Amino acid sequence: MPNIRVSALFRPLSLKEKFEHGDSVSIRAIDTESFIFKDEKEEEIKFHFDRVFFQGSQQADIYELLALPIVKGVVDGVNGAIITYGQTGAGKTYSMEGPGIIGCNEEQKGLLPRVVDGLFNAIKLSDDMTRYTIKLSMVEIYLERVRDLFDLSKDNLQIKESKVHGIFVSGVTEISISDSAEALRSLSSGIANRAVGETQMNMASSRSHCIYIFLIQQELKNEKRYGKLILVDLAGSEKAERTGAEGRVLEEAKTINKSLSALGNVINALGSPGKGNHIPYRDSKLTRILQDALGGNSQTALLCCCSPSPSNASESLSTLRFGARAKHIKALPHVSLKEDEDTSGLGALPLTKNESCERILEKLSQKMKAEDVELLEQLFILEGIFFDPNSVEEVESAYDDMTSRTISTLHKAVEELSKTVDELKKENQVLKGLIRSC
Ligand SMILES: Nc1ncnc2c1ncn2[C@@H]1O[C@H](COP(=O)(O)OP(=O)(O)OP(=O)(O)O)[C@@H](O)[C@H]1O
Repeated sequence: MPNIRVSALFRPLSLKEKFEHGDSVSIRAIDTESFIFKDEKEEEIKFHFDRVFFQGSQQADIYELLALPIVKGVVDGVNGAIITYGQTGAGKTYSMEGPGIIGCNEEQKGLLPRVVDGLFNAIKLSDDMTRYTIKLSMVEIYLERVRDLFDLSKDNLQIKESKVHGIFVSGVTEISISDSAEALRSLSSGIANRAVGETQMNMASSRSHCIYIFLIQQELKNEKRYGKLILVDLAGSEKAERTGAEGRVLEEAKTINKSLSALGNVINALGSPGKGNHIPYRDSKLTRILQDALGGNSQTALLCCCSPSPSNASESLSTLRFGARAKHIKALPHVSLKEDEDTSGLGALPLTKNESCERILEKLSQKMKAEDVELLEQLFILEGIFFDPNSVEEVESAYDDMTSRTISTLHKAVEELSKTVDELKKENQVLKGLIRSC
């Protein structure tokens, strides 16, 4: 089963769209997973997704089908990511937050408040012996700078990678949350801070990527498990030329397009067959933060938000094509498990042994041919070799040791063989002498 579930969502027509085209829409439903899309030239294209949420879909259904399995997985130590993609005004924020985080009616509640409830419910239902800790961070990426939404003074945070903990935002504020109400208050203050920052910078929210990070640690006896859930409300995906922008607005549009293209490239690379191919996570802050949510130990849901109106057909088509490409990602989720490891202060998770091996292979692939890396991977599997994830250098030297040990064994075997050959030659001479004397 692929670890990315891609859904398409069509919000209701806006008043402006109704004014322009009446009730006409550019989609015709086939079933809950497929539909016909009519592009600007009236050509019909069939799309198939894991799920399609047509106009009038319930927020509760979106949560249950898209997010609930991921929430359950995170509580069991499997990383998760939920990403909303689409042009400005397509319904990304409405799907993520609903009309508001606090005081919103049950029917309209967005994914975020439902995810919070889901996390605490799953914890309540879990084994009493396990102790859970949940930490929340909120960051925004604007013009390739990562800003802490719980502390606006931290406006250029760095994304780092620890050999033990994977990807993390260095120095980000982490708020410990112990119940839903506390989590919603924190989320609400982060969202309010985002608005303050926008006014300070004279920028619209649709121009930045908003990222919510939940870190769930479970502790049972000497064993610790970690799950990380990342929710991303992406900046509007519309093309720069369509915004008629110039100056800083054009710069914003180009930066957004660059990071969304980087996301597309990562998705394409992950979907391409062949081991050891380079995945360009480092091409943008967005893909770097999402690195272990997309390609590593994770279950991902991508919600492609679209306007159903013919006036937005071109942008909706590019959103749907992006989603269709994403469906090719393949990777099996697995549980993050690490004993006696303290990740406090770090927005990331420890590596599993398999991840560690993958990382080594990725590193070696920079120096070796793809087929050699593949051969080495097969050897790792055959020999049951797993490395200490703490040090890639240690692993590389272990690999060097193993290579030199193999070479010296082969040298010894060659020496033995040459001795045998020499002895056989001598015997041969003796036998030839005997034959001649007969
Ligand atoms: N499912 C929905 N039901 C009712 N109204 C919706 C729905 N989705 C979106 N809307 C409305 O459409 C408008 C645009 O939605 P929203 O702000 O979520 O778009 P967006 O994609 O997040 O845009 P931006 O990129 O600017 O943040 C809002 O007024 C919102 O209330």
